[in-house]
Amino acid sequence: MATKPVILWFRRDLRLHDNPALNHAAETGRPILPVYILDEHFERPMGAASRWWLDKSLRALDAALQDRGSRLILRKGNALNQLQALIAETDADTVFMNRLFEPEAFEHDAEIAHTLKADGVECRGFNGALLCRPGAVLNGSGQPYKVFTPFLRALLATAEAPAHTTGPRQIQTPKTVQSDALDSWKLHPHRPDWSKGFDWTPGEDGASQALSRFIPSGLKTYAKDRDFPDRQGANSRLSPHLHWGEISPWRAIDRARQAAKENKLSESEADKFIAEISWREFSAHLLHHFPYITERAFRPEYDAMPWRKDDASLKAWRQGRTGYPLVDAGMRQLWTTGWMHNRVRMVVASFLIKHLLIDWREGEAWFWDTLVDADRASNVQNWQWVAGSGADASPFFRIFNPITQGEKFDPDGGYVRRWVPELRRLPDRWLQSPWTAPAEVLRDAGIVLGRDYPKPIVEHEKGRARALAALKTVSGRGDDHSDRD
Ligand SMILES: Cc1cc2nc3c(=O)[nH]c(=O)nc-3n(C[C@H](O)[C@H](O)[C@H](O)COP(=O)(O)OP(=O)(O)OC[C@H]3O[C@@H](n4cnc5c(N)ncnc54)[C@H](O)[C@@H]3O)c2cc1C
Repeated sequence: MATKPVILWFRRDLRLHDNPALNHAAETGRPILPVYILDEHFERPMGAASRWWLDKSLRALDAALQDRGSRLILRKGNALNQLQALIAETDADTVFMNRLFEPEAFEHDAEIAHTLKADGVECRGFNGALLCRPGAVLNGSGQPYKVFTPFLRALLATAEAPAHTTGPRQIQTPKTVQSDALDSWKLHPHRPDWSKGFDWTPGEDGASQALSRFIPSGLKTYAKDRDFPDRQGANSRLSPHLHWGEISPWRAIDRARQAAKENKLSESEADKFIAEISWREFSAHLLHHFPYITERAFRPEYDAMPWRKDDASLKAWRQGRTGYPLVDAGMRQLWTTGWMHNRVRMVVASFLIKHLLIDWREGEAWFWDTLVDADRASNVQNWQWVAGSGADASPFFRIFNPITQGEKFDPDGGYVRRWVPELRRLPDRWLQSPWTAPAEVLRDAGIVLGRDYPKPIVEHEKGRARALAALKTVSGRGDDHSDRD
């Protein structure tokens, strides 16, 4: 009886450190059966960049388990069926997992736990993904927060940092259980392999290295530099690691707090970083409490926005061929590396939603497919933030000017020149608006607009006026012409 194994069901907690489900499984003293199930039937199918990441992260997790005498068992198909099959094969009577908090997954987990319990199997879920589980941070009336700042205050007052753990040194796993071959899942792209520019180290070691690189360097000037896409190391690039649970958000926060405590950086820099990690948390809590926001506007009046259907412009946006260098640089960075700088994400999203008046859901879907950090909650929350329709959103009339954004946040043009190399010889003065350059300047830079680089697909002022007119139809606010950056 005592040797019945515990199934440790990995999902988006692909790590051995700070893993509550693993720690609880180890405490039982029984053999552990680490399993990952590829079940693409109950939630939105993963995007292509996420599949790329998962492939490498599972290999890293398997290697880490092998170092501790274990291995990762892979199964594909309906998660409940696969768990039941494993239970039948191994005589396991316990399943431990770290919970997912997206509404579909959360309900699905509850159904699985309910069914297994009826079969006499104990099924326990833990929180390894968030600082605080949704439902634990509520306002005085017991309602979820809809505004970030009071949420942050309450979160920091409520959330308690767990002790750092490294997991058991040895993990005993039954030898005979069959596993799929990871290659047979074909998660890595073939013909064409578009991932050659993906410069990432998925897995727990990669996550820990990213944090260790960032804390002593980028974090020192984080608040000032994080908005400049060309400043190397100014952001942590932890987002895909956090999404896949290769590092606990607590680990990142503890390391930042520790560095501030040791006077290696100012407390305000650590606080800013913690606030950004808390936006991830805010997004997850919002989606958990308001599941409809994946499909509909948080503020219902925005669902009446007169979106345009314009496939040619949507395609130009996706391909980074809008004629606006900062927008195009961002979209090409995304395609090439599976990631885009946060400031530029805001600019490209604003351009799609406002200058092109294309439904934010089109942009969200493209990001979902192409981002290595594609995260249902953070993606939807941020798209609705830009669209003005979210809980604590930027007002719709805040229309980023892609030219002045470029001049302000890419003042030396390093970012644009890197991702839009056809413009590299254009002097800074015209780099963010090539169509304003005199003919001889374009000639000297070797550019014929419309041939080497597109003319703008929409004029800034016209796009802006159209967006404000559209806003007026839903909220009567289109007359507010502030153009804040
Ligand atoms: C339109 C749009 C879509 C986005 N989609 C996603 C997404 O699918 N997945 C995702 O993880 N982030 C998303 N973001 C948020 C943000 O752009 C990324 O988290 C950030 O760029 C990741 O880089 P980093 O790890 O270097 O961030 P850092 O600046 O180092 O921040 C540290 C961590 O804080 C969190 N964080 C920072 N900013 C935000 C934010 N605005 N919202 C939520 N969490 C944040 C991330 O987990 C990040 O890793 C989106 C932003 C926009 C404007």
